Amino acid sequence: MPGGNEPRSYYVGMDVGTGSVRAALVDQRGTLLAFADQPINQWEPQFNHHEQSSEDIWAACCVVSKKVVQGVNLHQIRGLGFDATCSLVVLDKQFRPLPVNPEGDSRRNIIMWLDHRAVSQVHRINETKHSVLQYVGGVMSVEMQAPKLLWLKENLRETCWDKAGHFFDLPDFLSWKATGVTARSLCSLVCKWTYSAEKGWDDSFWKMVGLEDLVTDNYSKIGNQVLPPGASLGSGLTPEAAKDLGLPPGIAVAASLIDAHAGGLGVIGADVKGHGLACEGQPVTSRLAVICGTSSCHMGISKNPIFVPGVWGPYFSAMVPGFWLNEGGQSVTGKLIDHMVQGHAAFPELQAKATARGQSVYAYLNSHLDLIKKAQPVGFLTVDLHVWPDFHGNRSPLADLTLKGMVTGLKLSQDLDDLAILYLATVQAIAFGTRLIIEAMESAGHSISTLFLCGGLSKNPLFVQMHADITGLPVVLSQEVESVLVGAAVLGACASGDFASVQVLRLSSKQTYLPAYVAYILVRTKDEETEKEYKLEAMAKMSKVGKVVFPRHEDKRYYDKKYQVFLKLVEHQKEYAAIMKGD
Ligand SMILES: Nc1ncnc2c1ncn2[C@@H]1O[C@H](COP(=O)(O)OP(=O)(O)O)[C@@H](O)[C@H]1O
Ligand SMILES: O=C(CO)[C@H](O)[C@H](O)COP(=O)(O)O
Repeated sequence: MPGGNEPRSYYVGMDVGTGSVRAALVDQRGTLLAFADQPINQWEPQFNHHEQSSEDIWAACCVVSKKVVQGVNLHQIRGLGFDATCSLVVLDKQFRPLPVNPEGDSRRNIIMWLDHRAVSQVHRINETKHSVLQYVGGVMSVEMQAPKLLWLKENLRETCWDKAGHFFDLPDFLSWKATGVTARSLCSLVCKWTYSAEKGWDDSFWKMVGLEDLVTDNYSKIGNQVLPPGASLGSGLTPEAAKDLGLPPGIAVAASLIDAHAGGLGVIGADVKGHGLACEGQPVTSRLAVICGTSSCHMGISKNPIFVPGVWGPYFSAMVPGFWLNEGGQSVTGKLIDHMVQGHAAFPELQAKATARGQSVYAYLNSHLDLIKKAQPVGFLTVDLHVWPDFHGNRSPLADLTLKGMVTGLKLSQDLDDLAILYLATVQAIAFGTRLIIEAMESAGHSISTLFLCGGLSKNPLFVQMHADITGLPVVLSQEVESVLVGAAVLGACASGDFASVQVLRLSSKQTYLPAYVAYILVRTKDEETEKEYKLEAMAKMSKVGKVVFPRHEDKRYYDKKYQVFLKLVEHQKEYAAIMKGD
């Protein structure tokens, strides 16, 4: 990436989250110069059905893109990159939206990532025990694309399935909308569609699960041109899309990333020198990126594939080139906290008091907890209130979508103190869930010394401190709060060619196209025999340490006891289910 005082080049990053679209203008030093966000619609027409509109999302992209380039010399804008949630977009043969609902409402043509409609389909897919399943933690998640495709085929045959021309992962839909190129990103296909970077599609899987029609005409409906994230697509931004977005036609547009992967890329490589962190002297594989927003995604990398039961992956080069990725997850974290707080009897009082103080409800709750904790550490307020957080099933490491949420220790009172303590117990339950995921990853071979957090929940100091206290690991927060967006902008920068050219490296015996999005890969071959050593400078340049939150080890005994209770909760839940299932 050019440094020094060359004329400024600008790149636009677009991050499509669950609740909103965010855009950023970033310069060649990775400095975020402008930010804009725009809420997007979500429909929940029935329980476990979550839908969105690709046209609504694109319209929101156009709003935020125009905002961040206001007053900028458009000729200095060189590239555009997208990241998004892994939601399923359905279009007909003329690329028009198709309904994913029995009402036939084609506005709603997206099955969102957290949609759990395809339970029987994913159960049948997992019963096949097909070999591709070993690369998604052994059990395919209902949130991945194959179960949703099978649901559409079995439930909306005439109104959707037979008319469908294209099934996109949302990040790939956005890059298609910008360029007219239907190429897919290696990131989305490997992580959510069972595509292998080495072997491509596995015909036997699609035939075995009853989706043999996707194999015909060489997978044209789900993608047969696959590019590494950051690769430049076609001739760049089309004139039509340029007009929509308020950007110059022809600028480079990158093959995209899934949101969690962009977040992980944006934080995991930070230069931690001088912060007294164990990971300073350790390889990047000792770091775990946790992208915590509506959901939480735990991104750990390794030099060799590590198979962690119940944790997605291992995926090669899906986030950091040349490394294998395991992705743990909790389907609802921010969404769960919102659910518990907004559903409490004292929420109206909380809302009024927070508004009166000009604070978010979370800032108000955090200060209220400080008020009522008296002399004890705030975390001790939940000594007899415990939560099991799987209100939307367990993504990792139990990979059991039948699990439910649990709360024990409720009393008759429902005042603001009770709401604050329930909120605290929920935040702690999410941190205990992270601890369980880390334990599963470590018993399979990972060795994690430091957490790197980003996403909406990383702006909540209590959430961050509880993660440090409960995992016993230090938490690093980026200087740039919107690190996911910087990651997306760097995709665009790589596609523009302003960085070092795409590196094609020979990794041991096989040639692997490394994702272009890592701009600086200085490859030093020590000698013929040894592995190539990478120096991934882009990630160090992209993310600087903003703050480090250390665990309060003096409270360890208390949290170890709460963790024992936490594990008992799921044991008991399984016992209850067995009793009720029994005769
Ligand atoms: N400043 C904040 N303090 C506490 N929670 C926050 C804050 N900002 C966002 N959140 C929570 O983070 C979640 C949204 O995460 P975010 O990463 O912004 O969006 P998305 O999940 O759509 O990518 C919501 O549950 C919201 O309540
Ligand atoms: O499965 C995913 C990533 O692999 C989803 O995209 C992610 O869980 C949703 O992200 P967010 O909580 O930020 O909306």
